Amino acid sequence: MGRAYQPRQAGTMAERRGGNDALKFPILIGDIGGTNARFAILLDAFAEPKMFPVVQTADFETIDEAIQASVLDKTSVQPQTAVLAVAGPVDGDEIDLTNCPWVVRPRQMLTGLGLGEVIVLNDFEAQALAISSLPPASRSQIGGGVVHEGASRAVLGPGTGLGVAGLVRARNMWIPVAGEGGHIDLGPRTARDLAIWPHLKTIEGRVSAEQVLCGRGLVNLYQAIATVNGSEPAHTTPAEITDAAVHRRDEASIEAVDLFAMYLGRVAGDIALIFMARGGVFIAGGIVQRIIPILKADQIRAAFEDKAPHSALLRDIPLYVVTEPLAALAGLAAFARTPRFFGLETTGRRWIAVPGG
Ligand SMILES: Nc1ncnc2c1ncn2[C@@H]1O[C@H](COP(=O)(O)OP(=O)(O)OP(=O)(O)O)[C@@H](O)[C@H]1O
Repeated sequence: MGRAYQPRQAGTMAERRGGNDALKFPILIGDIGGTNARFAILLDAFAEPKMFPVVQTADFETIDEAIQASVLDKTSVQPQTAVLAVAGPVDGDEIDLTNCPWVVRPRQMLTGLGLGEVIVLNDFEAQALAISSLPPASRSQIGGGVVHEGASRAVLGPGTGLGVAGLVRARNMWIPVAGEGGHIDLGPRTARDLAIWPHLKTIEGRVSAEQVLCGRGLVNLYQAIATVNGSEPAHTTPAEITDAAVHRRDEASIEAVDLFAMYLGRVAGDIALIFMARGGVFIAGGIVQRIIPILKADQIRAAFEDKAPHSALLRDIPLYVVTEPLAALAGLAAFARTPRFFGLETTGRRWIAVPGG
């Protein structure tokens, strides 16, 4: 007997069940970025997730093939539910990923992968879920400040783009608020900034935070610095720049990484103000994890706190770098175990199979 999918119009079983009911185990969780996809299976609410090796999205034509080959073919466990976080806007039955040719088709996944239910979230919602319960070993604090329990938190992360999300505490639940905060304006503050800014590549004339604070943004910043210095830019990829900075090979790379981190502190301070994030601001993503050894904590912290007339408020807010590379997966696991602890709206993002349909 086959399984059909339940259509998603108003009043269907999917919507009557509500967004926060318990999910059926085993649950496949997946964090799908532009470059890497990470999967794990949760057998029940108490077991640690069974992790699978990270796969490169470029190695598989479709996400269904990647799940089949790298997860289902490697285990006898048949997941009942999938909770997937994707880097891209979740709207409709065909979800395009922003920086990768994969298209997520939840209806096809239900039948093709034998799942009973598929939930698709945004990757920064998953990062927000993760910071609800990140253990101290998975984070490193930059400067002072203390967590106010029950206060809002926020996360930002430079990767292929700049993701931003808040995590609001209300009605005994954590509510992730994912927006497009990476596209706020980033203004010059110091004399050096004023020299560099005219040389940054803009988007329709604008220096948005994402023009600087992501992989290609680091290249943009490095090239602007080289131009101001009157030197020929030698590097064209973010990895070359961070590598040159870590090994202190050239001045422009060292300054680019320093300023990148300082601007990240500046934007983190803005995000802290927006969400009144007295529960902490968390910097996530692979780029920062790669430059932890050369981060200048004092400089980042000073930029974070430089928010007159609210410097005193910022001084009290803790700022962390997320050091756990699989944090988003941990966030998805926390949600999958106990959805009722999270006010996550799943209308239009949840597909359910109908047995025998
Ligand atoms: N060694 C490096 N130093 C700095 N940036 C790097 C390095 N390696 C890759 N990048 C850049 O990091 C960005 C990808 O960020 P990250 O590693 O966080 O992504 P990811 O974990 O693969 O997930 P996603 O694909 O969702 O961005 C790309 O712009 C890439 O060019």
